Amino acid sequence: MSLPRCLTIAGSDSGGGAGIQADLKAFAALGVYGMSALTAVTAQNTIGVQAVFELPATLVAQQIDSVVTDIGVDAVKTGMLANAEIIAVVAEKARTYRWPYLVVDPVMVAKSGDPLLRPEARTALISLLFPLATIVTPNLPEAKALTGLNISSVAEMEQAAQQIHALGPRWVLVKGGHLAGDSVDVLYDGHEYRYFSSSRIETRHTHGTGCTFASAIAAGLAKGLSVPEAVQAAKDYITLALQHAPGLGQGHGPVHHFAAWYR
Ligand SMILES: Nc1ncnc2c1ncn2[C@@H]1O[C@H](COP(=O)(O)OP(=O)(O)OP(=O)(O)O)[C@@H](O)[C@H]1O
Ligand SMILES: Cc1ncc(COP(=O)(O)O)c(N)n1
Repeated sequence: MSLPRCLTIAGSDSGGGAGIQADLKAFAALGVYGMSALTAVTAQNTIGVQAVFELPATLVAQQIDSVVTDIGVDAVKTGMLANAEIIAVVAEKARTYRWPYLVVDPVMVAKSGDPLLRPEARTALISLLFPLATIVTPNLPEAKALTGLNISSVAEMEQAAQQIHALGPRWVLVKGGHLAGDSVDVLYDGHEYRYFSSSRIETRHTHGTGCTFASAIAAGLAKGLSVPEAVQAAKDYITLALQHAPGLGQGHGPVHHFAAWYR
């Protein structure tokens, strides 16, 4: 059997809990071959982001070309894209290569509050990348930034999912990690809502949950799962990873990407 191949286009988190590092760990844990195109290097830990260096958009394009033309990809996941120039490059490559699946995690601000996308690049993310996405996975603050809605209930998550779906992606998953009470995610395909629920895990160690979750969805799609199946498998994976967070660092620590093996 051939090994499914996933590419992440995202930023580096020196702390290893989010960004490219989280994505590659999730790919490895879920049995797919992981590749990366770096958009930015961050000096970061569990407390915050101390520095950001954005890479030239031409170098992002070259990394994508290098892996796609040789190794090939079954699914692509995007995370921190930093600026509009990089977003334009990623959209151009998505159109050129016609990837089977594109998972867009619309990363805007780190859990620590530090910006990871220039505010003026939001319109590029929406107009250039959303229409090419298989699925877009906003958390509540991102869904609010995309729709202008205040979201504090499942009904409001549904409303946000509908508005974001109108921006062009085939599926929208509004994540409920920031919701009070149980953690419910709402998936919408333009016709019906599906709900993915887990009990809230009382932990401050939630750094990189969104990156890990979106990568797990890409891994499932690369393996041939349908979108709802891939979301359910990713939900099971992130829930276990959260339950066994190793408690590293003084702030929001990482989850345990390999909890199924070592805990
Ligand atoms: N405390 C928690 N208990 C249970 N599930 C959680 C918890 N926090 C997050 N999740 C789940 O983790 C997944 C990621 O959601 P979340 O809303 O945290 O994404 P995010 O804010 O983009 O993450 P991050 O910005 O940290 O990368 C979702 O399935 C969400 O329901
Ligand atoms: C390079 C990079 N990409 C994404 C995130 C978002 O993760 P979080 O919201 O948990 O800080 C991050 N902190 N750093």
